[in-house]
Amino acid sequence: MTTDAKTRLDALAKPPGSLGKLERLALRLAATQGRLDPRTRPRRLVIFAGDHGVVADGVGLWPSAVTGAMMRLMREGRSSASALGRAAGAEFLLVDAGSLTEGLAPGPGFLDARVGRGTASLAHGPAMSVAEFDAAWALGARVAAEAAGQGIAVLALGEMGIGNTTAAAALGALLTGEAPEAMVGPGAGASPESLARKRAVVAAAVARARAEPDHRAAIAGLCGYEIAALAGCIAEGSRHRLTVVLDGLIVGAAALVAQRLHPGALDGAIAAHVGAEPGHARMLATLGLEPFLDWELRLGEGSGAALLLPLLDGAAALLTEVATLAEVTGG
Ligand SMILES: Cc1cc2ncn([C@H]3O[C@H](COP(=O)(O)O)[C@@H](O)[C@H]3O)c2cc1C
Ligand SMILES: O=C(O)c1cccnc1
Repeated sequence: MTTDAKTRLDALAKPPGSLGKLERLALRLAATQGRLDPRTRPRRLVIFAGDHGVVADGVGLWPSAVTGAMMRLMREGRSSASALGRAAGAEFLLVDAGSLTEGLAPGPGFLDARVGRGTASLAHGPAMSVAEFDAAWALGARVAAEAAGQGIAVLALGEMGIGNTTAAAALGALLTGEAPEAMVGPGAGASPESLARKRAVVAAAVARARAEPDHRAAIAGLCGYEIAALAGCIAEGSRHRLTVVLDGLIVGAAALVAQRLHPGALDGAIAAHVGAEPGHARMLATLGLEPFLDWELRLGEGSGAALLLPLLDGAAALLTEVATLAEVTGG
């Protein structure tokens, strides 16, 4: 398939390779769907939310209540994710995989499917059990399968969960083999003291996970409900030949989890961007995915994934609408 798409691109009425990175995006898009005429619509931006017990250990500047406040804004269509998804013509779905939030309005665009009410702190023991991990994975897989059943072509993935850069950094170190301190950045903001605590917490949790012989238990011990659900969504989306657009550090950590546990989990994955958090580039190297944007993003919420969608349209149009050189020259 990749060979066919490459042959097609090189035969178009333009110097071979002259559209640079857009050509590689077209190749990747064709490969994710296994077809030379990939679809980019309909598209859905899915945000998985969850809370993290480790917030109580002072690893960041924001309280867990901000997770719920942002989820409420998402329900009202007034978050960055809402705006960027709308601008890109994507349907919006918020999935509560395990937040502490109560009282969000039910209705279309929202799925309350909580596996728990916030994780336990990974600073003091496993964040969740393997059974909870499996339930969150199954939730994400269900979201992907439903999207496939509804004819969705592209799933753009994002997350909301105060504290989740701590979990993502720990998973990143465990699954890339990188030193924990290389994976830790400021997340949504840090003071010198909170950053020092985050480094110490991540280092200790990774040491504990590395000593755990059962690798599912090791992963569950560092995970978040939204991260486990994202991993299941990526793997199942790939199985259904959806194009699954990955966002930043946290979705990257979920992709590492999926890659470790499920052969072929990344077949549908496209890395939208490399973000400003230091560990993200290292994660993408282990995932073997080229990021297509480098816009110094450090928000999450699927922002980078949403921003890639118009470029996917360009990549698909290239494959399907451009004449070949042979047609032009009559050769
Ligand atoms: C107002 C606000 C909106 C956000 N939207 C996404 N995040 C991002 O920041 C959080 C992770 O950073 P940390 O691990 O430092 O808490 C996640 O919710 C992520 O989506 C936000 C963070 C804040 C504060
Ligand atoms: O890269 C991300 O997804 C990210 C970075 C900082 C804070 N929240 C998310």
